[in-house]
Amino acid sequence: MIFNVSKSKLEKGNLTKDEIISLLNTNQNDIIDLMAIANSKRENNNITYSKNIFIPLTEICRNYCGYCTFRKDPNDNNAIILKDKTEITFQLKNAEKYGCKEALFTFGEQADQEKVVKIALKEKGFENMNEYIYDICESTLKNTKLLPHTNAGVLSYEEMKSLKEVNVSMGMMLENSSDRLRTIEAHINSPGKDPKVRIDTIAEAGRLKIPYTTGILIGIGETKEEIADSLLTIKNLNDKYGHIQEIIIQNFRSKKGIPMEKNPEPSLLDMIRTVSVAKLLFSDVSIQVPPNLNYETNQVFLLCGADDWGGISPITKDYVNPDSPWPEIDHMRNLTKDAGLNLKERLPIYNKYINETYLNDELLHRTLELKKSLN
Ligand SMILES: O=c1nc2n(C[C@H](O)[C@H](O)[C@H](O)CO)c3cc(O)ccc3cc-2c(=O)[nH]1
Ligand SMILES: C[C@H]1O[C@@H](n2cnc3c(N)ncnc32)[C@H](O)[C@@H]1O
Ligand code: MET
Ligand code: SF4
Repeated sequence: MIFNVSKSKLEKGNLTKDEIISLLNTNQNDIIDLMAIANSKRENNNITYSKNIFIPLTEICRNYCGYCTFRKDPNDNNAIILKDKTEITFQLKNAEKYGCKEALFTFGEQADQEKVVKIALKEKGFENMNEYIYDICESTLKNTKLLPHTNAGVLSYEEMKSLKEVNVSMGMMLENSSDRLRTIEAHINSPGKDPKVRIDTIAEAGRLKIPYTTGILIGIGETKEEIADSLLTIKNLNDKYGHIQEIIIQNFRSKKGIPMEKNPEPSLLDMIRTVSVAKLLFSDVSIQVPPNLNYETNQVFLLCGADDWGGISPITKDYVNPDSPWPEIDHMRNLTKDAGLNLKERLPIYNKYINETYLNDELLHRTLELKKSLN
């Protein structure tokens, strides 16, 4: 027995909510054991990353998350209302020269509810944001070898159905499954962060057989119980649909001027506990910890079962966390090697989804071709 949970149960990973909560509360006596068991769950010695370019299509958003600096006001003269296709194509071609394989489109949610965006879309001949996203992804495929991954927040079944044709995978952070966070700073002004709405989006992506990236944001006022619920929510979705390719355990980073400026960032031990528990629950799904948000400490997560560094961009910043530059890929290679593991580049779609069930003929062909160029 470790932390009141039998060792064989820990190894099997079918943990109850109470057991998860107790693991999320482990202290000095047990935390090293927890890490060791989680670490033993890794399927192999490869730690993956995706070489990407991050392109924010719009900074306008219908939500006001208490932790966000990405979102801009529609009256802000510096806001990106709608990034122009010519500029995007130029950036994508440059990304190709740098060896990027993933075009990551991450941006504000349902921006076309705002008049300025509607007008900008109309000027370019589009009825709504989804048509524009589709056009940009299609043009990415036409003009480059890069593979699109769209993270647009909440989308409808019909919207995802059309985007599936031009994306090899999609994603959206669940953030947390607690309704209570809609009553506090984190999500009080964010209808799109209603957990029901997010869970529906992830489920619809499952029905559509879209390889999917999701995750939780730690340190936004949630309790241990709410973290346990969130991980189990993702587990239920994956048990039902099998489309979750990776789970991001992202730590809140405080920034000047946000409503949550004074909120404490999660401690290193809290991150260690959460990453370890996530790996125990999901032995066959990658656990990603973004290395730029833990610049000094990211190596520790390799010791508790993390197996992916996520997107690392050699050319663009992390627009969501602009003060946290990406580490150099060589630096991550050295840190990974130092832990006895190998850094390996991957595509934005994980290997087990590269087949006819998840990709149309064109995307499958493109993915297999690009895969040949990975070392
Ligand atoms: O650079 C970032 N990439 C983010 N990514 C991309 C991620 O790091 C990887 O590039 C992809 O997961 C590759 O498959 C996300 C992808 C999602 O589907 C959902 C959420 C995120 C969040 C971030 C993020 O905050 N910063
Ligand atoms: C793209 C993802 O970035 C995360 N995100 C948004 N703001 C912050 C922050 N201050 N710190 C860390 N992560 C953040 C959210 O989880 C969002 O879904
Ligand atoms: N706005 C989306 C969301 O929060 C995309 C990431 S944040 C720029 O889900
Ligand atoms: S985190 Fe995403 S949904 Fe929330 S305000 Fe920022 S851009 Fe909008």
